[in-house]
Amino acid sequence: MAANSTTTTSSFVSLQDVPVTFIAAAGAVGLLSVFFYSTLFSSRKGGIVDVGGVSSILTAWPFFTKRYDFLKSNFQKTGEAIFKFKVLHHTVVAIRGEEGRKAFFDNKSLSFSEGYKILMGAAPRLSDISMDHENIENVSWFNKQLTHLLNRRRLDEVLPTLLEDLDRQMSSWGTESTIDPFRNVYDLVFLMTVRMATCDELARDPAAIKHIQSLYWTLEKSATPTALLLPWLPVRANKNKEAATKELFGIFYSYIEKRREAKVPRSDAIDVLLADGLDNTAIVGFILGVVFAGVINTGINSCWALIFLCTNKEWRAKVQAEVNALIANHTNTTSSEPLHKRLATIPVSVWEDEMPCMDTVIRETLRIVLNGTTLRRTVLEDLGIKDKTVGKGAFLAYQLSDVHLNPDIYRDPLVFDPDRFGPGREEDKKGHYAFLGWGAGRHPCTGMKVAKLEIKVILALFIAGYDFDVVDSSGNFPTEFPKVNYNDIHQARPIGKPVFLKYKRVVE
Ligand code: HEM
Repeated sequence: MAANSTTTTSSFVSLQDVPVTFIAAAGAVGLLSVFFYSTLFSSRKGGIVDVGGVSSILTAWPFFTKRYDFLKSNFQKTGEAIFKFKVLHHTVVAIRGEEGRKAFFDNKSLSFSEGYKILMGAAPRLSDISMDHENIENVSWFNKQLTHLLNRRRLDEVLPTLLEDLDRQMSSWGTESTIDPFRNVYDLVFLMTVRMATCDELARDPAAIKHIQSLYWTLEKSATPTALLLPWLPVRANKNKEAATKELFGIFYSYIEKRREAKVPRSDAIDVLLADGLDNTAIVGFILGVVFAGVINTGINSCWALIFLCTNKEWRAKVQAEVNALIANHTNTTSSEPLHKRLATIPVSVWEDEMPCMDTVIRETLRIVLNGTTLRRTVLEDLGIKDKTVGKGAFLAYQLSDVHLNPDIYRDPLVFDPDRFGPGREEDKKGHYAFLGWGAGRHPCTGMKVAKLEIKVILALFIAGYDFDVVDSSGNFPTEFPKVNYNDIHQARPIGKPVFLKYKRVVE
């Protein structure tokens, strides 16, 4: 869900969002803060090093704007496995290491949804527009609907339509050109998400999808520090968030009404949810949940898997052979049907169980890319970690790079090397919860199967349908291996120069 949603774009902090008085106060306190910072840096309160400095806002600001760097540098400076800081009146405790990790993922006094609500917050809440509903913010309720809706039988049913949608969209790019994967591949994921979670009328309306996508990005980008911490302030980000939430609510509501009034029910997601007796508000809440849980991480990892495959000839050849074998063994080889129609005849069970190379590529992509911060809040009682006590009400932050980019676990962690999971190395077994690409413990990802299927379908369409390669803005293979910007919370684009995919369609 939100685990990569853990970093920040450079446009994330807009000064227009910060009230003038706040800037003035922050500026004044800033100088003092620099002066006192070194002396106060190591203060220990309650046994946990406090990096709060004089101004908690100034200290904590980079937690929102450059979260990855903020946590990493404070761990380095303190040399501790646990430190804390304040975000306004909230205490946030950052942890690293195996013991902290176990407590973070397994302890039942920690709340998942409370953790993300205040410190992440891009996902719209219907309560923000006075449309509350008893179930909507309950993750168990959401998981139940998701499991019911995205079971294997339904995925088998939806796969051909999904492939039709993708083929239509990819054909619109033309037969030979260059695309920005972080836009065009995202579009594919958005389209699939809409198809999976709503209805045919919407999935077939490109203008409506484009509009919904722009509202989605408005919401993602409105999660500025000011908007998150001071949601009642009438700043632009807060107003944008409310307006976008209202509009999204209205759009989805109208499609649900259309389906409610339809004479003949279909197997679309909305119809299934209506048949289950859900009211319109609950269905809108569910759709918003799927969109915000699914799009970012599936989009980011589809893009990077394609880019990484272009940089590793050996694994590209393995994946190519696997896709060819799948087509040869599970589709009619004498058929003159176009590629997407042939792929559509492969059962979901085969996509899930007979693609070990693709699975390994996805696993390695997640390991390199998914290094944001996961969040929890202690809601039931104080929590003991090592010899320290985290008070009830505090937030906990755990950065996935603690395992994924840890050289003691993964050799040369920034190198794309799927062989690291193979026999003889099995680096992901070198520690408790050493791989966290799909979460662990009490909150593993409930969208994993559908996310993997989506990524595999995109990769298969590229691998079997196109000659493609990664290029820089001059159209040449990049001189430097593209690296993920871990502070880019929304898109995890490459750091520095952009990269593109140059392609030529080779089959019908
Ligand atoms: C490549 C795509 C995805 C990745 C890498 C991913 C990763 C994760 C991770 C790491 C967590 C645990 C977060 C934590 O512990 O704080 C998580 C939880 C979750 N994910 Fe995903 N996710 C992906 C796609 C999806 C999709 C498509 C959906 C829904 C359609 C989804 C729904 C959820 C939900 C509901 C949870 C919370 C489960 C619970 O609390 O019981 N995810 N995901």
